Amino acid sequence: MNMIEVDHVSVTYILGDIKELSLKEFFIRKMHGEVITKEFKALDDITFHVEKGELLGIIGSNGSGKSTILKVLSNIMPASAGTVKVNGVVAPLLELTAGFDDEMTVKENVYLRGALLGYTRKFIEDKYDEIIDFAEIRDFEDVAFRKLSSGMKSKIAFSLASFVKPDILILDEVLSVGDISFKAKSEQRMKELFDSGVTTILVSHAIEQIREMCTKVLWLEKGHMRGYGDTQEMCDKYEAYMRGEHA
Ligand SMILES: Nc1ncnc2c1ncn2[C@@H]1O[C@H](COP(=O)(O)OP(=O)(O)OP(=O)(O)O)[C@@H](O)[C@H]1O
Repeated sequence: MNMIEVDHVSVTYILGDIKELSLKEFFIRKMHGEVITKEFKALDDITFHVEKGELLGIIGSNGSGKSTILKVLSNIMPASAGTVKVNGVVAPLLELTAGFDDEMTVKENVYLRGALLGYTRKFIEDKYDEIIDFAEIRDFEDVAFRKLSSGMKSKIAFSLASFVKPDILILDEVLSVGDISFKAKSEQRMKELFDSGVTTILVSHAIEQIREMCTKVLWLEKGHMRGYGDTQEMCDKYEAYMRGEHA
């Protein structure tokens, strides 16, 4: 069963004046033919599918469109062309610490952010100790979020987010959170989630991680599909490309 079907999807960003102008100014300038805009195709004709329980890795150089496709799948951004079908509840773990309030305490944030992730108050109350202990920040629960180090912020964000039980998990480089011991712990947590059969899409520059974990790989370059299919074959080709052996 296909959990995700992406069919001939393109995404075009509009660059130029339009972003800085107010709506009124935009129309006045447009009447006078003075608006300078340029289109930029961040994704061009992308087609792939993900079956239930699969773990699709997305690889590619900087700016190749990996985050853009995750945003389309998470409904954060519409496709400019093509169709996207998603069967089930999606948990996007993108920009992990977005949605936290700097002035509120860690504890208040766990409840607020937990509610935003769709957890009930009862669920958070039951899991609160586990969430705090996993993040190793018991001594900081009554401290304002802004006073945490960036590593600590990521740890609590990861801990909270990893309690979700979605049908589809969308991950953008979140496996590289925290120091070495936390990294091992977070990878273990992710493995448990994958083993529970959740369908996953993972963007990463860590090719060893992709080789180890993914059942299939999509390779993007400059918005185009450069390859799609067998994990080891795609990773070999990508690494050769990155070494300058442009086939
Ligand atoms: N909001 C935006 N407006 C205009 N262009 C954008 C916007 N967001 C991304 N882009 C451009 O789209 C292209 C793809 O960006 P994207 O973030 O999807 O790449 P990526 O593969 O995730 O890169 P990285 O590996 O560096 O994280 C880039 O050229 C980027 O500059």
